[in-house]
Amino acid sequence: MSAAPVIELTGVVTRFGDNLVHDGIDMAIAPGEVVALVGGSGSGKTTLLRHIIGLTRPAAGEVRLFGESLLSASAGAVRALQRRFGMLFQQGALFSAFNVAENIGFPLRESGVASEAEIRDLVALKLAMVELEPAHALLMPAELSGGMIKRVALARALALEPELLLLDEPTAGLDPDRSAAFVALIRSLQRRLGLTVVLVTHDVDTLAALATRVAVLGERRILSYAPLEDTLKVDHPFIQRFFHGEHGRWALARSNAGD
Ligand SMILES: Nc1ncnc2c1ncn2[C@@H]1O[C@H](COP(=O)(O)OP(=O)(O)OP(=O)(O)O)[C@@H](O)[C@H]1O
Repeated sequence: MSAAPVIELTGVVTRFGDNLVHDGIDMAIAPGEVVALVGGSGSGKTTLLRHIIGLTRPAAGEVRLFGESLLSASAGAVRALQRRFGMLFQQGALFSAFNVAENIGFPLRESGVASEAEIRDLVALKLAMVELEPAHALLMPAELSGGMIKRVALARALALEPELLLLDEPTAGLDPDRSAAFVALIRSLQRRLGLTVVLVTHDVDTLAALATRVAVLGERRILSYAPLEDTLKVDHPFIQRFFHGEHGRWALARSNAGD
């Protein structure tokens, strides 16, 4: 594993007032990895994603993205870095006043990299990529199902052809069939596009299907950072509950059966 890390967190400390959320997070993510971040509610998973993309500043420590420090990079360098990742927010975060095509085209218009004709073509391409129909382009977010919202948000996250994709609870709120279909789509896109992926999830099915490594957040630090089969052996109450509780056992049995 000699490739330079896509993401490198060193000694990250996060504090909101008196609430110490992270107390020394170290983690490196190599190109092409799919890392699942798990942890109890409030353990700071979403906040860690926000640090990675520069939306929140840690109180101490360093966050490097593609080898550059987000905290000390110039505004131009930050803009260049922002084009290299896409983020799927928890509820999709679509603009409710824009239709599907306008939502997907938004990053392209914002960055000024494409003409209107190119944007139309790229939007059509991204719609197909997330397995939506051309006719869906004119729908408004309020007219979409939960699964469609996730697909449109994913198409928007991929609009600028990023190398890194961050997914916050990608399957939350989807029924088991839609969830499995969305996971299959993410997996096929990850392989086809060679993406590095970081995902926050509570769902063992999602994690078992996608993750090359699992990072477990707890007690303000990374309790374990290893492939799933090694994570399962870690003797920690949260890890044992999460993976060996009823739902976890089912999910792992299904994934071992080659589902
Ligand atoms: N902007 C903020 N201001 C104050 N406190 C915050 C802020 N963002 C997060 N927190 C606090 O930081 C802690 C971690 O929040 P975060 O949303 O990162 O947790 P999480 O692990 O993603 O939780 P969940 O699984 O419930 O979504 C929580 O205690 C939360 O209340």
